[in-house]
Amino acid sequence: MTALPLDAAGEISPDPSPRPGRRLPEALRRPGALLATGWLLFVVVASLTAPLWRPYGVAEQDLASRLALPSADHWLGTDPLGRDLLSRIFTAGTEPLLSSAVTVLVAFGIGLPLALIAAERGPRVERVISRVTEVFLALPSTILLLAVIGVIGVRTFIIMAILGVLISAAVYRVMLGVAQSVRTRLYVDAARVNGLGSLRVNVVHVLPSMATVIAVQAAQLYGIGLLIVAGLAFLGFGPAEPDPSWGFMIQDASSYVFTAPWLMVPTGLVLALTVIAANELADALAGKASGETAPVRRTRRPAARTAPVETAAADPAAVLEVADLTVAVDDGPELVTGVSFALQPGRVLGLVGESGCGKTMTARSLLGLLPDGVSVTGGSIRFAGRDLVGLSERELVALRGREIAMISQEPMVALDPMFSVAYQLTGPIRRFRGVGRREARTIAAQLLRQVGIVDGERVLKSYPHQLSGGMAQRVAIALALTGEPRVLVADEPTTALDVTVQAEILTLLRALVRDTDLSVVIVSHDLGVVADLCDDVAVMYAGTVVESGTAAAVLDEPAHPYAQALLAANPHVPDGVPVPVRLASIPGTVPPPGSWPTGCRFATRCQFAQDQCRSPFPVLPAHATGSVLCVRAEELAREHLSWAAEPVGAPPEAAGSPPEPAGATSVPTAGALR
Ligand SMILES: Nc1ncnc2c1ncn2[C@@H]1O[C@H](COP(=O)(O)OP(=O)(O)OP(=O)(O)O)[C@@H](O)[C@H]1O
Repeated sequence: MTALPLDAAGEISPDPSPRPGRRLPEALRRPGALLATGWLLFVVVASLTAPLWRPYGVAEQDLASRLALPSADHWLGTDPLGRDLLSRIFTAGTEPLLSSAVTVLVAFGIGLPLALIAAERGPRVERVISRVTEVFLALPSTILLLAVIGVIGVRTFIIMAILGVLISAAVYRVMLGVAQSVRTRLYVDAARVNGLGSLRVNVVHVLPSMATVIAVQAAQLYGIGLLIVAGLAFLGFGPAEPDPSWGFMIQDASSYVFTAPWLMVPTGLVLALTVIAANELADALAGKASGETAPVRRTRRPAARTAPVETAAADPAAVLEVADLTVAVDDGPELVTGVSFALQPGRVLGLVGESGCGKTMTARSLLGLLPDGVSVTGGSIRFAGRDLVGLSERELVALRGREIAMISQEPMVALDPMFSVAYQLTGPIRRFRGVGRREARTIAAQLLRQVGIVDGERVLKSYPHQLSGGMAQRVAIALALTGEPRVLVADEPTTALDVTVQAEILTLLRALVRDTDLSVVIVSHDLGVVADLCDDVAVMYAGTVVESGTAAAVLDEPAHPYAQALLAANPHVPDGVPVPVRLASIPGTVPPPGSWPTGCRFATRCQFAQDQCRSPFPVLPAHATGSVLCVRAEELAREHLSWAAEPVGAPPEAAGSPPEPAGATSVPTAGALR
């Protein structure tokens, strides 16, 4: 295997930013948060251990010093029966402190898993769970709790557990938004691509990213729980006298507020400080969490699958064959229609086109990784004798990483910032290859060498934020190779990198295809990349393939005016050829899904459009192995007409009004782009 050079941008960045997983302790460094944590710890420990240190029993009366102010004998004074306030307050603390924790545990124990399931399973499941939780939210919880007390009596822990069940609906709603947002992050996709099952994706990647929000919500809920327990006791639904409770002690003190105002102070202060501390902690954590989460994603109902209009003949040699693929927004417009192409073993196929043409949707369909609310509604994706369309998530998990892997545009976000490179590589290696920890590490080092990283040991110990973009993309490629896949889907793998690093990553991909049996589908808007790397090309426009064939055929003799225009607009110029005075341009923009014109979707922007282009027409064969979606292709070829740059000085054409046909002009060839 060829060892490739390190990227020019350097491997280790000098300014490592903090990892999200390490933010909690940092949030606690704020003075307010420190005091709050200290107070909470103090109250909890003092309350739980009160029977061991309290100076008096809770029912022990000192009738000589009733309603006493603080003194050496009674540090916080005494109540109307001469009972020691210090002993009673901290003995009373155990119940609210523990029962509020029960509320938090129950609320999160129910709400959080439901949110994770809803976020993972998509709109249908989410809708069912959301409707059920809405019922819980609509219940009058105070009345319900009082009714429960009427039935079972004052059993604070059970009551607070029931409160937890009621509040779990609210927890679910907050957590659902966060979980959906976290699941959109590319490293979660990457983990799924690497074959991680749903439980492990949630436990290893989604939950840690939600930790801060969970902590904020839990701290806030804890404070609310304390107030509710105290409130119930204040109303008489607390421990029976002489057992102390904060609520009853405050209620008792309120009777003496004019004659012995001090009586209210110690209990009120302890309760208030404890609630304030819980909220201060929540605030400190929230301060850290702000900006970490993205807004809740829209979800829609999946549409019924429609039968493919026409299925291309199967290509037995192809490792992956896509036929008449249609991808649509559920209950919305089609994003991709009638896409067909075949990926041959050991070859690189480029999906090329302007932004918004449906390249990414097509590529993600191959792994069953479409965004929520978007699904394959027609056609087939045949791989190893099976149609991947309609496979269950379980079957797709078995396939991802092992058979088909993916690398994406943003290597940094494809790697989980919380784990070292070694951890992220050895996990999938052990799972895919069934090896032990030590062997997995050896394989990880080999994979890093294979992707051109020479100081693998150092990189293995690094975290993603310590890697440069090029280095991170190499690691992401190594990660994709952990399952020894047969097909690699690369979505704009060089777009986020600077030019020198781009070239190195392309060299790496070329070497991998040459040295292994890998077949690659690469998504790119860059014709230079396509000419450099691809054996076959499918040019996409407005959700469909307008021209396909070998890279040499499509790039040297583009037949579709859109393919010609893309090439003519490409700024790459081969050595020795004069730089053109003016590059061709394509007027207007790609029409969005749902507003594609009838007939040729490119007609509104095409120099050669005629009436016949605006009515439906069949796919026509072109080149030896491909197709072209243009009724005028043959005629244009015969007359040697191809896309022309506008004459210098000509006013730019408005979108939607096609310019007049121009005369023959030459376009850069594939050779020119290489
Ligand atoms: N989650 C989504 N829901 C609805 N429509 C979407 C979603 N994601 C993308 N689209 C739309 O689908 C169409 C195809 O998008 P896609 O990302 O596949 O294009 P692309 O050719 O890969 O472009 P780019 O290079 O900008 O990623 C676009 O019109 C886009 O706005």
